[in-house]
This record gives sequence, C-alpha cells and structure tokens, in this order.
Amino acid sequence: MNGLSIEGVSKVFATGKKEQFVALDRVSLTIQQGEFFALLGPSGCGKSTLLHILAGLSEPSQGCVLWQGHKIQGPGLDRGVVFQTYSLFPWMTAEDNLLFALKQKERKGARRDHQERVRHILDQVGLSGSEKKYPIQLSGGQQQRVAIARALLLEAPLLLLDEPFGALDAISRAQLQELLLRLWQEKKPKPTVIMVTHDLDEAIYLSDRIAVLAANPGRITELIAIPWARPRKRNELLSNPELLDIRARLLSLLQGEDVSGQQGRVAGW
Ligand SMILES: Nc1ncnc2c1ncn2[C@@H]1O[C@H](COP(=O)(O)OP(=O)(O)OP(=O)(O)O)[C@@H](O)[C@H]1O
Repeated sequence: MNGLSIEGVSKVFATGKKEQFVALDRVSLTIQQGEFFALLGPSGCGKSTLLHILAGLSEPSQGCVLWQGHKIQGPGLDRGVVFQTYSLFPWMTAEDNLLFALKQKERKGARRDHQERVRHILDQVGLSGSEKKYPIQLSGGQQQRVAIARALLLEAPLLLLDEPFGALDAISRAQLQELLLRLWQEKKPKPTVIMVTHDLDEAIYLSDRIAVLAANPGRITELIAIPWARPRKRNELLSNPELLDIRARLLSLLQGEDVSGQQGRVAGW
C-alpha cells in the first residue's frame, strides 16, 4: 500500500515499579500518500508519542506502522521531522546545520549547489542575514524556522511536524503556513504531511483530514474530512458557514477534555 498504515498501535510507559500509563490505545489509521493530515487533541492525548513512533524514534508497545508497505523500524531520511525541541546542532551555525543535513542525504554525487539551496530556503523562511548565527544566538521562533527549513530542504516524502509553528507570531505563522502549502502543492508527487497542532483554524485551513484524539488513554475519537478544493482562500474560509460547522464540531469534541488555549482561538489565520 502507498502511504502510511498505523495498525493497532498502543504505547505503554512504565511510570513506577508496578504502574503503567497507556499513552496510546490501539490506534489504527490509514493516511494516503500526498495527504495533508492533522492531529488535534488536548494536551497529553498522545499526539507527540504517535509522531515519535512514526519517526521511528520510539517503538510501539503493540501494533505496527507501515510506510509505503514497509514496517517502520527506526529513523530514516525518507521522513522529515520538526519537533517541539528544534534539535539543531548547537555547535553549528544555522547554515551549517542545513548543509550538514543535505550532505547526509546526498552523500553520493555531492552537489555543488548545496550552499545556494540552503541560502534560498533560509531566505524563504525569513532568516536571510542570520545564516551564520548559532542556535543559542537565535530566538525560539527563529530556531523553529531553521528546523522547518531543514525539513523542507530535504524534500522527504513524509513530513512529521509537531506544532511546527507554535513558537511563531501570527504573521510569521501565516507566512510559513503558506510556504509549507506551496511547497507541498508544487512537489510531484506531493509529500504526505502529518502535523500536530493545537490550533483549530490552522488544522482546518491546511488539512485534507483531521483526526481528533482524546486522552486517558490516548485514542482517536473522530476523523473529519475538510471538503474544500485547493488552493484555499483564508478569508473566504473564515466566513464560510460549512467551516463554522466543522469548527463547532471540533470544539465540541475537544470540550470536556483539557481545551486550554482552544476556545475562541483564531490564531494562525
Ligand atoms: N517517557 C514517558 N514516560 C511516561 N509517560 C510519558 C512519557 N512520554 C509521554 N508520556 C505521557 O504520555 C502522555 C502523552 O504524551 P504526549 O507528549 O504524546 O502528549 P501530547 O498530546 O503530544 O501533548 P502536548 O499537546 O501537551 O504536547 C502524557 O500523559 C505524557 O505524560
């Protein structure tokens, strides 16, 4: 099968000598190649745990994940990741972090245009002029941009994004959403994107489908398709009655759980 198949994945953490915590409980999901998919849910419902499993950084306690028909058994360059911790090498400048990633990916037949590509993507994420800065000299939002630039630069067929725009102000957030959408749409074949977000409107604007998760134990409670054709227009969507229905539905699913930061939130537009 093309795409991603999550088959009965559970994740149990030992929390004491005898206690265990079920972070994910038999999650099953199929995501098509080229789909833009969002994971939405209250804090602690297992979104990051699931993403770490998809990245191959953590193993399921039960079940398995297939990507393009093969079981995920560890990290791989076919998956681009942006996690909440930006995971940049602190001893390398922004530019060198990206050059290093490119060299890892294109070890054979090293290409001379690496520097040009790195400068171009840094410019696209708004970091032109900061190429020579080390992570410690960059703000959280700027480090996040470097991590996003790295994931986009590697052009992986599967992008795993854990709140990739979380540390950004509203304007930068909208700009980077557009950049991500443009690169996703332009690429043939389109990469599969799985994005964790707390922002309802971001999920609706960007995604083909949204999975809503609940906590204790972490599980999928609903899958919602976003039926609008692309390219989408933010302003039209905001006033679209169908969107408001979907938004209300998402909100009601999230209510009753910890929905801190959700209600009335329109960030990301
Ligand atoms: N290594 C671990 N040991 C024990 N419990 C863990 C571990 N990692 C995560 N958990 C627990 O698993 C649950 C899910 O965590 P996870 O980080 O996946 O949630 P999340 O949905 O991504 O939350 P947030 O939106 O706040 O980032 C939480 O209750 C967390 O405390």
